[in-house]
Amino acid sequence: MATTDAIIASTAPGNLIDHNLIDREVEGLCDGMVRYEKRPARRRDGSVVEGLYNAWIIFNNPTQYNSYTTDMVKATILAFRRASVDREVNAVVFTGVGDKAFCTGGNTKEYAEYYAGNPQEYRQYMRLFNDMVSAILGCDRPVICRVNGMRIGGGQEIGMACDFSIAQDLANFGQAGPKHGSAAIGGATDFLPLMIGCEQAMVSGTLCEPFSAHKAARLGIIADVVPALKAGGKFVANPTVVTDRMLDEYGRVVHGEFKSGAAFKEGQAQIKEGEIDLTLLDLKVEELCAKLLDTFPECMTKSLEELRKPKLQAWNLNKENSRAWLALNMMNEARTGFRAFNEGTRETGREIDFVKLRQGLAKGTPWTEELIESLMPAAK
Ligand SMILES: CC(C)(COP(=O)(O)OP(=O)(O)OC[C@H]1O[C@@H](n2cnc3c(N)ncnc32)[C@H](O)[C@@H]1OP(=O)(O)O)[C@@H](O)C(=O)NCCC(=O)NCCSC(=O)C1=CCCCC1=O
Repeated sequence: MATTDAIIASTAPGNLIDHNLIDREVEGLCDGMVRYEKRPARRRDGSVVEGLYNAWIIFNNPTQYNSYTTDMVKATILAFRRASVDREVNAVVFTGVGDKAFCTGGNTKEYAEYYAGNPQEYRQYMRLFNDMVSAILGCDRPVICRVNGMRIGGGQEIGMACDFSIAQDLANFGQAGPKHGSAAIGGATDFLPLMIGCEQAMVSGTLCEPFSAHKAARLGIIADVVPALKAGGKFVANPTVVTDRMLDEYGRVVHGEFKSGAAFKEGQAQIKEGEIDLTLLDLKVEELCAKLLDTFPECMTKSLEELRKPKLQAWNLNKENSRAWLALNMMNEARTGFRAFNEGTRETGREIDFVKLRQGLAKGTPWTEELIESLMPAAK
């Protein structure tokens, strides 16, 4: 009987149709700010598999916490399409450079300096953003979000569009919407209720308070969490988070909550003195890739398609309305909120005086340029 290798050698066609959308390298599309790396796939024993790869799609904008510019969104759409049709790709690993941020969402500098006050332009941008989320949800390969650092705003949204998330435990998660002049309707309001329940989704989507990776794991928004801080050469759990007990003296769940007061400050100091090492994160990601490799490919794709349906149905139901509203929102609150963040500093703060705005609107004050200028942090 012929071996599988012999059958492959004798029956595989000489030419294959390339189903890619473009024949250009993704990296060339935005000066390397979105990297596409085919890394050799490995079996569970760590041995390299010949001819099969995992496609790493990497945001490379570290000075702006791996936020995505318009050009980066375009490149990401094409990167996911490229991975989806690449016969050699087993899984996609979606991540960012460094150990501070996976992604903090839309680029607030571009939002403030180009899109603010231009709803027609932001509507075009939001076609691209929507297509980026849809490209993740429609990828024919399993998508793993390797949470190398904070996952905030639109970064949380594209992260939740992935099939799996594995986080290093110094990463924080959360939305920014109503604090920066937006609403988390780029996927979070579709995915959060499904993933963590309506009440916790409401808390995250409206109050925009960050939560820890341990809490994200407890809530069910990520599949796994690993330590990243080394103290004296030994991995330790995030020292700013409660990780050594489940309940407080009143029986309330505290595991994963941030410490407070002196304990929190002491934890921050430990992080400052320690070394951040993502080795365990990468081992956990490779382990998951190896497990995915050990399956029938079409059955894997079908399982992904079915298990994605709750997210996809919510997303498809709302994404066009969301796009239209977000475009119009660029006339007032987004214009104000993103300018405040972009023009603010640590000294002046990066948010407006929300009470002052509410007091003015309670009197029917119209939105004018003058009102917006008066709300800028420097004007306080
Ligand atoms: C909470 C933060 C993520 C982290 O805060 P902190 O650790 O205090 O760092 P900062 O001093 O705030 O920031 C350090 C520098 O990074 C720049 N930065 C941070 N985030 C962004 C960003 N998203 N775009 C561009 N630049 C960013 C920041 O300006 C600092 O640089 P500088 O040169 O000024 O020192 C906090 O950083 C934060 O809240 N960031 C903004 C989060 C945000 O608002 N994201 C956009 C949300 S909206 C969105 O993503 C959307 C997606 C699609 C649907 C529509 C939509 O609105």
